[in-house]
Amino acid sequence: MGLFSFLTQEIAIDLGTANTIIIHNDKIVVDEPSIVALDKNSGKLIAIGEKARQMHGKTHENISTIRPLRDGVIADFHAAEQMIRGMIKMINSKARLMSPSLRIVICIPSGSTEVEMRAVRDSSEHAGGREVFMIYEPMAAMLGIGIDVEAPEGNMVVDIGGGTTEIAVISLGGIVSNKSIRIAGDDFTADIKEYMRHQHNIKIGEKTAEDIKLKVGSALPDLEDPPPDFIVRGPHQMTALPMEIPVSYQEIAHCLDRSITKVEAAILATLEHTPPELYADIYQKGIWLTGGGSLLRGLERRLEEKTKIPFHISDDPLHAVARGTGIALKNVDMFQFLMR
Ligand SMILES: Nc1ncnc2c1ncn2[C@@H]1O[C@H](COP(=O)(O)OP(=O)(O)OP(=O)(O)O)[C@@H](O)[C@H]1O
Repeated sequence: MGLFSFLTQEIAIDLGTANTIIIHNDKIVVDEPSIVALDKNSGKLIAIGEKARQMHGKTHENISTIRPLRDGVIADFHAAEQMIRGMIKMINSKARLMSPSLRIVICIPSGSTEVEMRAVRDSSEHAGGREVFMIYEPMAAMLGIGIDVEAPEGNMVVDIGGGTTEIAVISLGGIVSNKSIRIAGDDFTADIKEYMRHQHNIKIGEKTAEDIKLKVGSALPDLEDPPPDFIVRGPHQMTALPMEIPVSYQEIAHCLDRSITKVEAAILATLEHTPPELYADIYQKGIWLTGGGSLLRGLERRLEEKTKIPFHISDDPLHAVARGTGIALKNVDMFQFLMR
């Protein structure tokens, strides 16, 4: 530990399309939706995280709510910077983070381009990071699940987030084969919104579509423990008269089928490119499933039936990547080879 290391404050950030999590001193100190509300005229920040989410879809012309990330990468640089800065400030009040030197470990999708990585680095530096390290999400997920990433054996993770599904096989501290597809939880939500419009002529917003997903979302049409139908309320898209539609999980399983098939295809393609020795390890140990999307009812069983390999949902799947990023932060020197 260096003489002035007490001047360095350290944080780990899981900058997600749907949620951003910050870990400081081994604790989750920020866990907020990745959304900001800005004044359209001045560009000033009005709200951040959950407060901004409450405003989403309910704003007037002077306020815009923005989700700075799309498909796992920064889509709006200005909004992303404001969001990271604002969320770091949230810790300030809680943990007196007043350091002149902020060390940040932040995770990025494994399919990020150089330009996308630069955007994350620049945003983190503009938000106060003096030293910024980046780690690939599947590697962080493995660390968070508690897997020895340096072991000479194959481990496979499927991380279904909001914007991306990250699939990777890891052995000896490196990614052996991987696939990052831009189909994940947000696409499931968009499928539901479109289905309701098409099938039931009812207009619903993103928040209602996500509610439907949480209440009756399913990857299979024959669940062992089925949820009751969910009543959706909204205007008829032609007449604007109020409608009430009961939605069943079978309907939603049917509507999500196409997107889930794409996730299955990506998993099979990754397995196809996995060397046989590592494949044998994975077949024996199973595949880890994490990220918020892994909580979709029946998904684990559907993937098991498709691949004939067991799947295990990680503990607390919404926080596995953040926890792993926190572990990387605590061991920056040891895990240098995992960082970018
Ligand atoms: N119980 C649930 N059932 C189905 N989906 C869920 C459930 N809980 C959360 N989700 C979905 O999980 C997604 C968010 O997951 P997560 O926080 O892991 O993503 P993220 O890290 O923000 O995204 P990304 O890694 O793609 O940038 C959202 O689409 C959310 O709707």
